[in-house]
Amino acid sequence: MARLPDGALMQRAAAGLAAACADLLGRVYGRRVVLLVGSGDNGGDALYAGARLARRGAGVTAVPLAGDRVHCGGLAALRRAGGVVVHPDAAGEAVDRADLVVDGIVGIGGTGGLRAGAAPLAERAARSGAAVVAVDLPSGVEADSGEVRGDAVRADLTVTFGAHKPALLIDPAREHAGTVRLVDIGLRPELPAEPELEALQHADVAALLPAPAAESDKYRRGVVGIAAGSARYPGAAVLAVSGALRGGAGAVRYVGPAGEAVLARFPETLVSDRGPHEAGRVQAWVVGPGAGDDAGTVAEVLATDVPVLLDADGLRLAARDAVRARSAPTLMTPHAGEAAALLGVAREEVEAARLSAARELAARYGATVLLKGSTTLVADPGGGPVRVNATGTPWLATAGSGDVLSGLAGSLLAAGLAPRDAGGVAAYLHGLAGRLAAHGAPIAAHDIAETIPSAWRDVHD
Ligand SMILES: NC(=O)C1=CN([C@@H]2O[C@H](COP(=O)(O)OP(=O)(O)OC[C@H]3O[C@@H](n4cnc5c(N)ncnc54)[C@H](O)[C@@H]3O)[C@@H](O)[C@H]2O)[C@@H](O)CC1
Ligand SMILES: Nc1ncnc2c1ncn2[C@@H]1O[C@H](COP(=O)(O)OP(=O)(O)O)[C@@H](O)[C@H]1O
Ligand SMILES: [K+]
Repeated sequence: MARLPDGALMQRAAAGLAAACADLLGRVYGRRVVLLVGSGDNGGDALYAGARLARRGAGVTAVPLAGDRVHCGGLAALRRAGGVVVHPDAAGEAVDRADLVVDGIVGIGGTGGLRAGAAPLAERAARSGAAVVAVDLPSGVEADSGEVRGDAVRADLTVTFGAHKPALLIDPAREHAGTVRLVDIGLRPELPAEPELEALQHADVAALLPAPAAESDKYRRGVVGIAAGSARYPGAAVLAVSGALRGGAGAVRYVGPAGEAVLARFPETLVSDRGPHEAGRVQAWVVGPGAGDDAGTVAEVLATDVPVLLDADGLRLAARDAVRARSAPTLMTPHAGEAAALLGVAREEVEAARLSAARELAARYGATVLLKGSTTLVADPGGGPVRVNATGTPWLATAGSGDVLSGLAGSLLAAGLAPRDAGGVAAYLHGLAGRLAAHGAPIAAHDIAETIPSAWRDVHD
């Protein structure tokens, strides 16, 4: 801001915001627009955008929520364009009749939930038929963490400026943002080289996916070992193997009590009835899905010198010191409940603060942590950007889905991907496969596994 003429960035932001509102409205002339305006620059953006819409014939009403504390230049511009200003107490009807409500209450300067004066109008906007467009962020969410500590606006569209904020990518805040549209206001040269968060895109995943070369054989492609399943849960073993077979490793070894069930479904599996040490060489282990109380196998796997993926019962059975002492990397894949148990907090706490939970767990265990759920995050123990997966869908929330994911990620580890990449790519493919398989209808875990090849091809398109 210091480097540019006064207000230049705000004008760029307002122009992008007005254009997005116009797109949403289809026709601007004659439409009714209400601006909820807070005390800071977020309100300024809304007012300047409102002025642009008013000049194109919209009826624009501004509702300043912080009394006299309002962006003066923006207010003057709106008035010059024919916009009107209404006290919050008298704004209810305008909100009810609006085609569009613009949330300019707070942006990156906000803390805590909506204040008492703003919450009822935000609520009314949600109940009216109006489209709600949030400026930069839905007001009331924590910009840097995705936490929601009180009332927050629910938007249909969020027009954000310069860069995505963590709140637009991580639940529970992400749910409030609706569709997110990024407006480039020329901040890129000023942004830090290393972001807080990274979301892989198709091209990134395509570049990371292993592919066999002419001289490849099954061993050179990597062998993944699966130590999973129990007499009670043989299905977890079958599902982990189903994910592993589609993850790029050249072979899948299975050790555990579910060998018959695995072979019945997947005859290509190399089944061993001995423990991990005698099963033959692997380049990565997956241990834990449906494993019951077999702590001995978990300890044996952790003592190897290859990458290990710890999931489900394996997370509970693994000694923290054994994980910390490993010479090869470890990838842990808890859902919120498992992460909460390891951190000694309530599940709700993890769900409310996913980013800090993933980072904290990674630091405590000296392991890469893939935290599953509505937003999947992958955090490395040494810090650095956290990967956030953008392909997920709630249809993935089906029993056994996590077993498929652990097999898939283990296979990618065996193929040579670093834990962060294996986790990020696995979550990406798993989410995409879930979407392709579901197509708006319920799916079972094996549908996800069977659709991984389609997701893989889709990424290369
Ligand atoms: N920094 C930049 O480079 C740019 C910022 N712009 C806009 O400016 C915004 C940031 O502006 P500000 O720093 O003025 O901050 P905000 O407009 O987000 O909030 C400012 C004030 O709101 C009050 N406040 C805090 N929490 C509140 C709550 N929960 N309820 C009600 N009031 C609360 C406080 O008094 C605070 O000082 C961005 O989100 C974006 O919309 C854009 O104009 C483009 C350029
Ligand atoms: N609401 C949701 N939105 C998107 N993905 C979800 C949601 N809930 C669960 N998932 C995904 O579904 C999978 C469930 O795994 P998990 O909880 O281990 O179940 P299970 O133990 O039955 O296999 C994970 O990949 C998780 O990220
Ligand atoms: K806002």
